[in-house]
Amino acid sequence: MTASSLRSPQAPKNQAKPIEQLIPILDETASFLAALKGRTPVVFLDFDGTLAPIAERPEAVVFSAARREAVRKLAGKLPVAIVSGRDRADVEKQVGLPGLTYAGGHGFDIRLAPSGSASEVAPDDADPLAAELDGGLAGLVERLDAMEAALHAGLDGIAGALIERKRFSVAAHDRMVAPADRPAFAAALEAARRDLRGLREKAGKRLVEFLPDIDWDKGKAVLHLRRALGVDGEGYVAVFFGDDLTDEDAFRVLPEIDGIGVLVAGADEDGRGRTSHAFFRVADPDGVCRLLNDMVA
Ligand SMILES: O=P(O)(O)OC[C@H]1O[C@H](O[C@H]2O[C@H](CO)[C@@H](O)[C@H](O)[C@H]2O)[C@H](O)[C@@H](O)[C@@H]1O
Repeated sequence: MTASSLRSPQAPKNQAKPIEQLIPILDETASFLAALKGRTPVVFLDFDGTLAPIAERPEAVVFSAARREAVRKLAGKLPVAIVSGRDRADVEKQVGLPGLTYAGGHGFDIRLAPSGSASEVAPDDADPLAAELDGGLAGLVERLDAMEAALHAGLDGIAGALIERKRFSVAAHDRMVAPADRPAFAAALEAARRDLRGLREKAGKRLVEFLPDIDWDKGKAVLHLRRALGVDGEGYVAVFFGDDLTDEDAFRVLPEIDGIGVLVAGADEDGRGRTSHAFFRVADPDGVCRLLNDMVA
């Protein structure tokens, strides 16, 4: 395939396609670079499964020195934002590059860089989010506490079940649960979700997460960040790299802004499904790293 035979990434309708139909960048770096159309890339990077390979436990993940160096070099030349489901403090520590923009908690907690200011819960101009959170945060913490307690009540007896409490959500992981115990894990989740007041549920790779029932996600965070960083003009192109279901929220909005989604997906989907709204595909974090290096070569 040549660059000229590429379908347009900004096709008006962005329907989910089978992963096998996304353009594999491994052989198509030139096509990817051509799709930038000479614009300056604004690079949005998910963390788990994109910059660092998936590990058994969240704290066991390894972000290698080579990958960190690729991101550091990239950020020296282009605007770069890390957009993660992890708490911002957690992902900032994992990435270890203080000069970047970070959006943690699936975009609920944003810190702009280098001269921007940290905003704990909401970007100023994201009015619906600010309004919903205004004065409601205490209630939200109570709801997350209640959900965490319900999850512990059901899951603590199941070997390998992991409950991860974060600032803006609580996640239940079954990666280390034996297949024979997964029905019990599912039943405990079913019991916990009987009281979802103020919360909604999202699935990720081998996890179910309960977060504020507010219309905000990685896609909305990307749109906000482009404006907040002043990189939403015609000379820029948003490029989002992600591997998980929550990254689809970002892939879905990219056609609206003539942006480009790159799915990180190998043979093992790890429960993320077989379709995606991304346009290109790389196999793994090493592929991401190579591409980041190519973008600034
Ligand atoms: O948006 P991301 O940066 O990709 O974060 C998504 C979730 O990542 C973490 O969970 C995932 O990675 C773990 C470590 O590799 C793995 O054990 C787990 O099965 C994956 O779902 C993190 O623990 C979550 O809080 C993030 O929401």
